[in-house]
Amino acid sequence: MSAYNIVSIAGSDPSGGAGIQADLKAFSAHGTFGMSVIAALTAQSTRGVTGVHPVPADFVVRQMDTLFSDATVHAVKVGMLGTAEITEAVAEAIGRHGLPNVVVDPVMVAKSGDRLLEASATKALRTALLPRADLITPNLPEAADLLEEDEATDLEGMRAQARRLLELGPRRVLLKGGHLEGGESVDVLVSRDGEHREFSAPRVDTRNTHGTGCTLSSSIAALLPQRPDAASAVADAKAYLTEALRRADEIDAGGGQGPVHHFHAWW
Ligand SMILES: Nc1ncnc2c1ncn2[C@@H]1O[C@H](COP(=O)(O)OP(=O)(O)O)[C@@H](O)[C@H]1O
Ligand SMILES: Cc1ncc(COP(=O)(O)O)c(N)n1
Repeated sequence: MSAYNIVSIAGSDPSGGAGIQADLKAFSAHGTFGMSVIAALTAQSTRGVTGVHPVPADFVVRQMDTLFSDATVHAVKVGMLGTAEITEAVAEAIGRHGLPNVVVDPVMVAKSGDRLLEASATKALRTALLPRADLITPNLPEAADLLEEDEATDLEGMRAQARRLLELGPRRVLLKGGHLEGGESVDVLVSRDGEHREFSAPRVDTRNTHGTGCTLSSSIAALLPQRPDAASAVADAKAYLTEALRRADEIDAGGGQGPVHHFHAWW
């Protein structure tokens, strides 16, 4: 029996490297039982996104209400929601069900450059969902969009933006530095209690980075109930992701930006 049920509320990626599919793999790799509420379908491969088909908001809520009236959930990862209406509905249902360990990855634009959240939904993300999060995990473009500022260009800028993101209401912010250059990829964790930690890993030389953000946030969600504090969950999630990146070239899922290797410890 798995002691922990973890649920992903996110979009589907048929190519299996990002979204719900990546989340379920990461939950499983961390020894937890994965569940999922699908908020949107995408038509997507390693080369990009050719279509987005949001699920009606009331049916996203129906999935949540049906699941949470039966199963005990120990952590939640929220990923691609697609529209303002779905974002508001998911935020309301998370509050109503009192879900614990809510990790929000504010997915806005795919690595391929395709939009995954309608532009008008940023406000709903900012005002309805972020205040309900125990942790948010923006990348640099997402942080800039949420703050309506320019993107940070160095670590000092990231530290300042991470602190400003806390003012939007989440308990903790992990600002990811994957989009910067340099030998190390550094992420900055700050909390409302004044905690400040940085997590650094050697940058892996691979084009196969599809779904890194999804994999990191879902790994943190799976580890939060299993670790003494958030910083140790983040440290272990990042170590897992770095190894998944190192082994990414072993997977052949298409000719574009391929997925990371979620099961590097088993295969
Ligand atoms: N080439 C890389 N080598 C090592 N770590 C990376 C690399 N690219 C991204 N990361 C790490 O992957 C995670 C997700 O990164 P990032 O690219 O910033 O977010 P997103 O996938 O949401 O765009 C972060 O922990 C980041 O530091
Ligand atoms: C359904 C879905 N959710 C999220 C992402 C972002 O993943 P990434 O930016 O790491 O490619 C994606 N491409 N598809």
